Amino acid sequence: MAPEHRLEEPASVQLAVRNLRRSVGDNLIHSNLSFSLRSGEILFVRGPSGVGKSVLLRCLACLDPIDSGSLSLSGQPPEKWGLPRWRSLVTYVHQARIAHPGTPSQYYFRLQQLAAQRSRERGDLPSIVSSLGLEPEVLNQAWQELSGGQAQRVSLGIALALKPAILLLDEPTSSLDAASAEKVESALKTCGAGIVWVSHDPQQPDRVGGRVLNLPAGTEGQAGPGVPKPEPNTQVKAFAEE
Ligand SMILES: Nc1ncnc2c1ncn2[C@@H]1O[C@H](COP(=O)(O)OP(=O)(O)OP(=O)(O)O)[C@@H](O)[C@H]1O
Repeated sequence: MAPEHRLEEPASVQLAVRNLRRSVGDNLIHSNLSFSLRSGEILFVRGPSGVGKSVLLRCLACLDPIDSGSLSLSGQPPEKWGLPRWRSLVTYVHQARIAHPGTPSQYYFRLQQLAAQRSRERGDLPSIVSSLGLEPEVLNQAWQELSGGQAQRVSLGIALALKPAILLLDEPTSSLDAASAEKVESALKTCGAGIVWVSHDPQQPDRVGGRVLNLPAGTEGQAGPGVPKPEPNTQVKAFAEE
């Protein structure tokens, strides 16, 4: 998908999801899902295992296709941004540990060489990693020597250093003890990106703050504070647009 033109990155962005529908085989996972998210906002996505939380994140990152509906960032669809640029702005941090070769520093260096990342502003990776409760030295250890919790935080730190507009996080604290999870929560609260945050921790939205989308659609508590309840016969209207 080639970009039609080089779009400037605005200082503040809005991810808009309109009537998203996604099936996997015969299984309709999402239907008529609509919401929007601005820079600095957090949307928690909760729901039982298998309900489609990861599928949603993959659709938002354009890693999986959608059957129908639309996605846009600052009013422009993925085709206008081009897929590499879209993914550099709407970045998915995997739940599963990825078997990267070499060290995190080497991986980060390779990412910075990608055309979509060149000439973009970056954060200071060692400082970010420290804020997540790790010694910066972990960046020079082999990925395979890192514990699950270290690898999870290093992956998140790399994503933060690349300064995406929207972060798609699949249980980013699932491998962490409470103290480490608290550090990650603090760093994410202030990172400035819009975050779609899949969580199985029922207390996390209260600790961090943000809106909650409960899946499957229409389950109680899905609308955030001050947000209208879904309309009848609308399978999912996560929350009203501003
Ligand atoms: N590549 C695939 N092929 C077939 N089915 C898939 C595929 N990916 C996801 N699914 C199915 O889609 C549904 C949603 O999966 P998904 O991984 O999004 O669930 P989840 O809500 O993230 O679950 P968990 O909380 O366990 O991570 C499940 O029924 C799953 O089996």
